[in-house]
Amino acid sequence: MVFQTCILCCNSIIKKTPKRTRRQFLDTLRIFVKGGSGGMGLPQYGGVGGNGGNIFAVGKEGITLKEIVARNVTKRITAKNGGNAHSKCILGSPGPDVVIDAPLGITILNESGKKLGEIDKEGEKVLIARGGVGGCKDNGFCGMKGESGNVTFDLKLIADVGLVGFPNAGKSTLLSAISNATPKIAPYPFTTLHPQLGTILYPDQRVITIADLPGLVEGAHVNVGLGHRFLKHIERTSLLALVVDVGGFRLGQKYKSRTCLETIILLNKELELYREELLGIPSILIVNKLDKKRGTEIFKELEPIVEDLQVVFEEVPEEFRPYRALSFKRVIGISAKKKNVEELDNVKNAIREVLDADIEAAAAEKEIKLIKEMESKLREYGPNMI
Ligand SMILES: Nc1nc2c(ncn2[C@@H]2O[C@H](COP(=O)(O)OP(=O)(O)OP(=O)(O)O)[C@@H](O)[C@H]2O)c(=O)[nH]1
Repeated sequence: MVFQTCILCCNSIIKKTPKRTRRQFLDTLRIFVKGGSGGMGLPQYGGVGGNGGNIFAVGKEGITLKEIVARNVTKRITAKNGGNAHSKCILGSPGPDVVIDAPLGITILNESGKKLGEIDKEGEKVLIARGGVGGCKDNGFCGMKGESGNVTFDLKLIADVGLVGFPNAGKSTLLSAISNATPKIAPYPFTTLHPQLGTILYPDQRVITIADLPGLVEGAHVNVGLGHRFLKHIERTSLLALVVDVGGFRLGQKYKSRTCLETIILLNKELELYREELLGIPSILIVNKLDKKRGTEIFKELEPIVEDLQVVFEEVPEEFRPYRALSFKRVIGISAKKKNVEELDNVKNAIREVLDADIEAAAAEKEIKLIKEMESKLREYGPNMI
């Protein structure tokens, strides 16, 4: 196996990517928020000013960060102040809260990078700027200022399955063949510049979401290309589907060719360098383009080898050697371009089976934990427990 980095070369290719296209997808947004100030109290009557309005982010299905920008072009969101106390009404009215609809899968961070909260479900609420307390005895009847500062909305897509692979492996072709997504497909690398989401609909109406996560190249861990920008989206997927070209990977004429096996090892390494825990996510391997010359032959040779990658790692130079091997639950050979129904069903069924097995295993683990807790309580309290 011959390994050699092509980091500099990769850089020169990726720099040519038009900036305009990149901006079509927003997965990070910074906005300025300011909670309302508390209203003034009225010392002579013990009047209390109303609290300033808070600002909340609330999970809403289907909303995008771009829509938040469209609704708040200045990227400044301010809540109203609380009302002052006055002689006719000694309790000032509270400033109304402001609600920002936020996409699911979002983490909200404050200026110093502290996590304010995460939103994964519709209706989940995170306080991002607290309104000031109204003027009262404790603060000398002077309303307090509301919290203010920049907050960052960091989006990590929530998809059941993440398609991961080097450019040109056929991820978009596969995604469009098995799901309702319509990504751009072209015979050159880096066609896909932002994550593409699709849903797979099964005959019994089960729906599984799948995302093509682009930009992973050799050297992504040192920020080559799009770097790890989109790898963060993998963190929330329940299944990794690695897609590789049976003929291997080559970025261009000037670059080193990688065999299919080398490509798998490099993908393993890139994932590990980004976050080792990713290797714990259940994974399947999809070897694409079997219609290529010697495709089926190479796949047959590869199948037993990838069953235990750790053994192969011993032959890999240390700098490219992953510490921990991916353990594929399924290895499937396909030709996505041919859209063979049987092959595509194989992929869809494998995805479903592995996901379901994982869900069942998690449920069984939870049940065992619960039983153990009950048993220990029974031992502690005996028959007096009820
Ligand atoms: N021979 C053959 N070519 C295929 C197959 N699947 C995809 N291709 C071709 O491979 C090229 C790249 O396919 P894409 O689906 O765009 O690959 P990708 O992995 O999404 O590429 P990026 O967008 O660069 O990440 C296209 O020309 C496809 O037509 C296949 O099964 N056999």
